[in-house]
Amino acid sequence: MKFTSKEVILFDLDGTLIDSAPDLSLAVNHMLSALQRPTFEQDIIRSWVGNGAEVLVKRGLSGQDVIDENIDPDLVEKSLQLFFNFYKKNLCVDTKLYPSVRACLKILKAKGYRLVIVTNKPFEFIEPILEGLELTGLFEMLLGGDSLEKRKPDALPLLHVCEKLSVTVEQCLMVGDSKNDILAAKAAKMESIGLTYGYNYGEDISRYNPEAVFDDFSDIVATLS
Ligand SMILES: O=C(O)COP(=O)(O)O
Ligand SMILES: [Mg+2]
Repeated sequence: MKFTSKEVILFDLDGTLIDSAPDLSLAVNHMLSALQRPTFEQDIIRSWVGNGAEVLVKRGLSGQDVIDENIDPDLVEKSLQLFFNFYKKNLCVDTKLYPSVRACLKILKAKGYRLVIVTNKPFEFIEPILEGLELTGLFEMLLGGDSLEKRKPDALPLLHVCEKLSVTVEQCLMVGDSKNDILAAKAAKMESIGLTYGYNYGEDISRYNPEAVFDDFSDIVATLS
């Protein structure tokens, strides 16, 4: 599989470039402990990541991926504060880049591709994480889950990138680990690559039919050269 005439590559962040589940889990468990609620194993919390911080916090409070719709809004507000305050001070404690990510991003940039991040993570966390993992200066644009009115799996953030960077959907490629990335790409009529090593609620990413599925981040370079 070769992708031709691509100019812009849109990368998801959590589960695609970085394994952030350890620090997200620390923050969720810190919040739950402060509220004197049961904490959870990292593997369980990992399967709750993908729809942004508020959904993650609500899943933590619900103790499962299906959110309890009766949670008190004041409790959600307090929990979000606890989560945010802890997470923003502990963004890169155990968070790591996946293998070959930094080197491959540099190769792609050197080849002339324009690189963008489209994550569901709150915007304020993106730059500090990029700084912490030495990924600054590589990306032309960053979009968080709270940057626009809608987030992935909606097409809006992807179409916004096309508009801002004056490129067509056909000139763009979405790369992600989650069904939210692939569904957003399909909704935008953009081609996509699914990565198997990230977080997809325990589901096989192939089920969502991205144009290519890779086990390794470095496979992206070969498919674009
Ligand atoms: O923070 C999340 O829930 C997921 O973030 P992602 O879109 O970068 O995977
Ligand atoms: Mg992801």
